[in-house]
Amino acid sequence: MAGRIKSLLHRWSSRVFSVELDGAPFYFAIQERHRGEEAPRVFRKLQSHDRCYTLLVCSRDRIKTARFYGELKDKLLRELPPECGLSPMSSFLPNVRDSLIKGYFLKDTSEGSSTVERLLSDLTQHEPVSVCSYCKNDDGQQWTQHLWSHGESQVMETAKKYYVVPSETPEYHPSTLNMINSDVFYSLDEACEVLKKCGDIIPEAMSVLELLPSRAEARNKPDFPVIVIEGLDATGKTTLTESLRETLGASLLRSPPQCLSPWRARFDQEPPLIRRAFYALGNYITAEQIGQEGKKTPVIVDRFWHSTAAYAIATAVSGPVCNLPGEGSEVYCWPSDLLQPSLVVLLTLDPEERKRRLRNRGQGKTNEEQELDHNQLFRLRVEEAYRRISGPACVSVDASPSADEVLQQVLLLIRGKCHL
Ligand SMILES: Nc1ncnc2c1ncn2[C@@H]1O[C@H](COP(=O)(O)OP(=O)(O)O)[C@@H](O)[C@H]1O
Ligand SMILES: Nc1ccn([C@@H]2O[C@H](COP(=O)(O)OP(=O)(O)O)[C@@H](O)[C@H]2O)c(=O)n1
Repeated sequence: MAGRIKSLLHRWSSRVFSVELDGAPFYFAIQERHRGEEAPRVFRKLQSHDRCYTLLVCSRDRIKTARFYGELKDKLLRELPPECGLSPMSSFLPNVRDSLIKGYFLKDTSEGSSTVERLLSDLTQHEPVSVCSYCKNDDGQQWTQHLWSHGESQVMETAKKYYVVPSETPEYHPSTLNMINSDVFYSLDEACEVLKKCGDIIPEAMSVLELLPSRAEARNKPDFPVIVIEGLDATGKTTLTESLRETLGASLLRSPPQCLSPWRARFDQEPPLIRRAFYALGNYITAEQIGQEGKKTPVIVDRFWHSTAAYAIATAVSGPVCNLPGEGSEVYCWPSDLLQPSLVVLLTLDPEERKRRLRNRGQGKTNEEQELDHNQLFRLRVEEAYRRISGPACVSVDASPSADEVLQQVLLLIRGKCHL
């Protein structure tokens, strides 16, 4: 464990650290010699008696890392004195894929440091956490970083100290570096691998794997058109998909499929790596059902891979739309082993009208759906991610007219594209 952390962090001075304070990221790096640069903004805001720490979570086992990252936050919030402020942070090699390590930035303004230091030293010894402490130099301008390492029985600060300096905003938002096969999965095998590895800690994972199609079945090409309806919650997907089923005499399916319902709440509690693998597998199960139904009738699908990928991408990245991976990025490419629909329609709706429909419907929502209401940047990121996905890309339809007008509009699209 300690070896892994050391090898990942060995290039300390090439790494950039990002601390998220009040929704804005601050970047800093470290260097061995003091070259007269002033402290980065995240430190300039602090008093000289404030103590700061970075905690980076990393182990060889990525399932363990993902789960422990969430557990660590709960533990810190529970055990730290109330004067401590906790913010998400990360460390990465700029523009290097899979180099991101996530953690927390801790600001301690409490009177005595002993509680915090005891807690952190305990973490360093027993958990996959690497701790650095930061202090202000005597000149009152510079901050230095000390990496904690554990000796025989107690945690020591290593002799080497590094100076903290500002760093430029990287070209790629750090959260995009580890997105492929951690937030978004591009093959059945990659998603299966995550659930297989969870089998001993989440027994439900094995039940999900048992429902998976064999590869040959998943590749069955349907004879009839397959039309996917996408959109945020309450944009009218259920209303439209049911009308389409009646009008076209089609089969109606959804992703995640009905057979996964007993386990959905269980996987919704898990960290993104596991939760997204679960939803990814749901698409492959739905694809198999599409293959079966599509031999007999046209198939309408309520949410599919666009939803899985768009929510995953928009959650992994924070801040404005410009933090998303750029248009044309491989992140938006359809998985090569997943059935491609004939048409994907994205229902779009003015946020106020969507809220009105949500209120009228008055049902429970997933945490992510509640987030859509509270966080308008998140909503914008989901919508933009939907639009950037390609192979097939979605066709946007304004869902604000009456249900019948929306139906007619979508029927026109289907007839134009699918010769129905
Ligand atoms: N075109 C429409 N105009 C007005 N209200 C609509 C329209 N389509 C759906 N609704 C209403 O809005 C609410 C959300 O629609 P629903 O089909 O459940 O959305 P979704 O499945 O996308 O969450 C429902 O109460 C529904 O009756
Ligand atoms: N194919 C799908 C469908 C949903 N989801 C996830 O499920 C949530 C929305 O599903 P939902 O069932 O509440 O949405 P509605 O269809 O009820 O509007 C989103 O937060 C997505 O993260 C997914 O990842 N992939």
